[in-house]
Amino acid sequence: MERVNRVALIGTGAVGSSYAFALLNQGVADELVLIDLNKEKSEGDAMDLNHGLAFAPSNKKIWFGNYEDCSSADIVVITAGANQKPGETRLDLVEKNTSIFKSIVESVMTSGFDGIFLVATNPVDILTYMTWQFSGLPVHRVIGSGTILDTARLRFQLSEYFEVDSKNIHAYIMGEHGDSELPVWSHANVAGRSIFDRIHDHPEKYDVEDLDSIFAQVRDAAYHIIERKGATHYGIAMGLVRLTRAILHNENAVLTISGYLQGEYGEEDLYIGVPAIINRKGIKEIIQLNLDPEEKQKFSRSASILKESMEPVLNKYKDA
Ligand SMILES: NC(=O)C1=CN([C@@H]2O[C@H](COP(=O)(O)OP(=O)(O)OC[C@H]3O[C@@H](n4cnc5c(N)ncnc54)[C@H](O)[C@@H]3O)[C@@H](O)[C@H]2O)C=CC1
Ligand SMILES: CC(=O)C(=O)O
Repeated sequence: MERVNRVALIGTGAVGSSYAFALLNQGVADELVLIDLNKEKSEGDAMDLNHGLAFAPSNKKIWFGNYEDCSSADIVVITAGANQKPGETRLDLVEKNTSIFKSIVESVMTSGFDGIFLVATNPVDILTYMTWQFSGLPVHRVIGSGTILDTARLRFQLSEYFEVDSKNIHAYIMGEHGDSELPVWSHANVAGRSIFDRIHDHPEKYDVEDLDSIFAQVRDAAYHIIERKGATHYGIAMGLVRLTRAILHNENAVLTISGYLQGEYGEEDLYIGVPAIINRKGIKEIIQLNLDPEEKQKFSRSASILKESMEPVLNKYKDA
């Protein structure tokens, strides 16, 4: 008999409830348990989602639960915590959300959980590091959503610009999921042609200088959406479902996640956005691209910014 898989979702706000909805619609997990400080909200979500089961691709079990339900979970997804208010950066949330994470991760571990953590709460690179610290799990079983959403945004912008399906565009955003992230143009390709060759093929239509504004739209997308509707949630929710599927279906999919570096890209002891192979064991391998000198410099700057922002919380919780 095939084993039933279980996802526990902690935080059923805008991101969490969108994730639950997308997970159900894509039929990715057998069981989904919803946990939130706001019990009424997650109980209501569980009721509402159950009423949609009849229209889902396969029958699933969804309920409002508690930390004990994490004991046999394959994946615990954390989307709990404060989000950015207009004008706030992701890094501004570090102190508040680290203290929330300490209690969440400790409660999950007390249940006997021995699966994979998937973190989306911002600043995601730092909170993924803190989840690893608080949980004591091996680094490959603690994954942050990293730049999965930024990479999807980049592919969308490039597909609009080149009028080519985003599935035929390979391009990554690496570094912090935040203001210091970088586009890896040296490895970007459109239908097998390097992005620069593609531009060169059609000088009447394309200009290499347009790449700067394409990247600016990607980097600043969250600010633009938050100004308009107060939060971003559908894109990241679908990215988290993609990651959940890569794990539960043992896909060996290459996705840009926040992974722990141990010398890769000349950096160590931090979580940061990098392409990696994701499967049932978590992060199977971090892919090391040959970045050009400018990209290397930007990546190392992004790593320094993350380390600097993490220092106060690391010091505060170092003996915890
Ligand atoms: N990594 C990414 O690409 C993205 C990350 N985010 C981040 O996701 C996080 C959540 O954003 P939203 O869903 O918009 O926020 P929200 O305010 O709608 O939801 C947060 C939820 O967390 C719950 N919560 C707070 N403290 C808790 C605790 N101790 N235990 C359990 N539940 C708790 C709240 O009750 C609430 O339901 C934010 O940090 C946001 O910045 C948002 C979009 C993209
Ligand atoms: C809020 C956020 O991190 C994003 O939409 O990228």
